[in-house]
Amino acid sequence: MTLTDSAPAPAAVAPKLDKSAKIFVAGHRGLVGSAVVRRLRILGYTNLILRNHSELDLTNQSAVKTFFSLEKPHYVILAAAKVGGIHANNTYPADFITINLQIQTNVIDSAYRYGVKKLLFLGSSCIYPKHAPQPIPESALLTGPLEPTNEWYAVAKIAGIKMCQAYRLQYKWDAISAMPTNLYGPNDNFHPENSHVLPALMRRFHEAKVSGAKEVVVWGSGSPLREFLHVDDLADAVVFLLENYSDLGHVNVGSGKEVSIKELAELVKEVVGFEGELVWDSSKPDGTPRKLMDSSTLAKLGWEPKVSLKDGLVDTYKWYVTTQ
Ligand SMILES: NC(=O)C1=CN([C@@H]2O[C@H](COP(=O)(O)OP(=O)(O)OC[C@H]3O[C@@H](n4cnc5c(N)ncnc54)[C@H](OP(=O)(O)O)[C@@H]3O)[C@@H](O)[C@H]2O)C=CC1
Ligand SMILES: C[C@H]1O[C@H](OP(=O)(O)OP(=O)(O)OC[C@H]2O[C@@H](n3cnc4c(=O)[nH]c(N)nc43)[C@H](O)[C@@H]2O)[C@@H](O)[C@@H](O)C1=O
Repeated sequence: MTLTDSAPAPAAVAPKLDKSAKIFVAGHRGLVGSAVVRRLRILGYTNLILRNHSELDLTNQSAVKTFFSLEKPHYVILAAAKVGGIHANNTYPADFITINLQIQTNVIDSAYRYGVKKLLFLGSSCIYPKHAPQPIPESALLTGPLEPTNEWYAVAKIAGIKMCQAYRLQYKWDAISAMPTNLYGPNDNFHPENSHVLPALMRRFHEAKVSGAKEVVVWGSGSPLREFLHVDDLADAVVFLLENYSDLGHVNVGSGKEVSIKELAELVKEVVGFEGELVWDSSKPDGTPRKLMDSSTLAKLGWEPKVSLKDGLVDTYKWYVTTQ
């Protein structure tokens, strides 16, 4: 069954959200979940349900069922996942596919069974083929082979999109999916090896500045292009979609601007104030050469990003320094 010959989806009219609606934000201590909580609070949502990983392990099916049966949230934003940069994805493929399949399957199925009105699933731009046309439209999904460094994570994320579509088609249940580009901001993971490029470089430049080191190592060739979006913009888009979008297709969420890793490294270096040299480690993988998303579907719905990369980096570095 394809999207065009499938049974009609339920009405593409988003439900009106009450500010006192019970909203479960899964993964609320992470980069995305914490930004979504900030955004919901700014907008006046008062009834957020939050559980730490230690309070509720979302890979545990029976614990997830019990949680939903007792709490009965009205809405769910699924921002809990096993997440990491190119090295983590490449090194722990079993964790990335299994943990993500478990979390999303447990949460999506229980949300449906225990009466959640609407669920928003978060995927990632890595769902698209390695050599997808640029900028990448939503229709590029499943049109070619994936980037090998993150195919296990991507397969789990594609399954999440398909699960949302399947429940919409079979049960007329309102599950939607948003596909963010590479994100950054407060509460990011700054692990030296397992994080994404932007927090990894911010930490490395900062530590080099503090220690007076002359050089900083940057992975790969510097030529790959990436599109970065500040997590506050992403959180704004997530709540916008929850409030305004109810349809079968997943929706890209990007900034529309791309930079090379070399340009990014120079910009982070400037923001941090490191004055030494960059050394490129060509033994590390470049990953996908380019992944600029076409976010015109979201733009046509009336949403646009606000935070420039420079401003977002300054803001993130301030946060990083004050939380060290
Ligand atoms: N960061 C990025 O650049 C991008 C992220 N995304 C997507 O956004 C979503 C959120 O990512 P991000 O915020 O960056 O990730 P983080 O790693 O910052 O946060 C993930 C959250 O999930 C929680 N979590 C992980 N495993 C479990 C579990 N078994 N049970 C309960 N909670 C769990 C973590 O809790 P704890 O810390 O306690 O383990 C954490 O709060 C993901 O779906 C990701 O694919 C999409 C595109 C880009
Ligand atoms: C969001 C997205 O994130 C991942 O895909 P990625 O975009 O390739 O992620 P990345 O941020 O780790 O790397 C981007 C580029 O940057 C280079 N790079 C330089 N120096 C460092 C460095 O120090 N650390 C890291 N991590 N990368 C570095 C690195 O070699 C690569 O060329 C997937 O997990 C995928 O699943 C996903 O969804």
